[in-house]
Amino acid sequence: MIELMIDSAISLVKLWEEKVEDGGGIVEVKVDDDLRSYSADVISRACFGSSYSKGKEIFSKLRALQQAVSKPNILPEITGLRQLPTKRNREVWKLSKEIHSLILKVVKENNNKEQQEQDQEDKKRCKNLLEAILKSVNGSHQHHQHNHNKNNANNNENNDGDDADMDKFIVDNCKTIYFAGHETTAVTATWCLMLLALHPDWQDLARAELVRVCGPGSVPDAQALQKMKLLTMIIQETLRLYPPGAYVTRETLQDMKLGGIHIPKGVNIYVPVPTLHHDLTAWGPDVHRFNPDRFTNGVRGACKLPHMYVPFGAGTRTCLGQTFAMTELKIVLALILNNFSFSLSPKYKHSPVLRLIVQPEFGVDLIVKKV
Ligand code: HEM
Repeated sequence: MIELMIDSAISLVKLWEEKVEDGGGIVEVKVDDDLRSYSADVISRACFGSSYSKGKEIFSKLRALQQAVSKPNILPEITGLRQLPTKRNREVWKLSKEIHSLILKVVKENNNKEQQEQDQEDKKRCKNLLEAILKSVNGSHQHHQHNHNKNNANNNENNDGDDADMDKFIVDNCKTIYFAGHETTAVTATWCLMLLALHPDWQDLARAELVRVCGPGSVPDAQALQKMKLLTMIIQETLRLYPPGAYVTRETLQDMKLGGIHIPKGVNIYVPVPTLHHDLTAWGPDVHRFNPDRFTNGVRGACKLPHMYVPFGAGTRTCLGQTFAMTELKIVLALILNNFSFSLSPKYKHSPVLRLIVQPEFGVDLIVKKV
């Protein structure tokens, strides 16, 4: 996985090098879309392996779907009629249908024997997430089919229903990975660069650490990534100030008491993550300042109540992609720091906004030059 992340980060570095050269040595870059392309590239390769170019098409449609569903939708909200064929709803339905058939097309190709043989070598090297999903579906499908055939030999109607359920399972899992893993990582990298641009002292410290750990101009390997303590602290502090997931949600499965309050079964509880991360009593008087040093001794050293730091959630449903995301972030930041220095453009307007995740409303513009 590290190799594919490095390949994707090198493409981004090459793109910025071209931009800097075209700009005569210094250039203004709106970093958001480039970082989205990076994380789409990484997750597409990780998810779809050799079919990753089709994966990118799927993910770009999923992004359009995310934008469509986060537009205000006042009339249906007021009337309760969410199935009205409004312009927005029609767009959402059209995109959902397209995404569904694109994912199933890739799945069919993955299941195609000839293709499988052709890709054998590829797959030996790098198992992809889609294969893992398919394997679990095929396993449960065969099991289900076996029981179904035993009970009901000639019932095709139910069989079609099973297939539709399996298709839905696959499509839903691909969507989950995208929504959970693509934007969150890209937006964290964007916030990180914004904060490093504002704090050139930390930029220098992180760059010096890179040279110390990997040698000048070298690409980090797995061991080097583990040794990058300052970079880890910078990412931790970024996730404290701008946690992309604004809420961790839980549903009560039975009547319960929480902090003396009676909560009936079936209630959705929204835990506001930024509120926990900006609590003065837990974090101290510099709570609103960017100070990666607070994480020198880990989360326990940074916060009086460590369980109040939850950028990746908590408990049994904690983020599955946490290590994947941290690795992906370290790689792209290391390669950018190794190659460029950057400051914040006067164009930048600070406006964090919640659009499913907490992101910079007008993007992040940086002035970039080669180091
Ligand atoms: C900086 C990047 C990321 C952040 C901030 C983040 C944050 C979160 C949060 C807050 C949750 C909810 C946890 C809970 O309810 O306790 C979550 C769940 C999840 N995340 Fe991430 N995530 C990130 C990257 C990723 C990546 C890269 C992947 C996949 C490759 C991923 C896959 C998932 C999945 C599958 C879940 C659902 C887990 C479950 O319900 O059992 N995430 N993430």
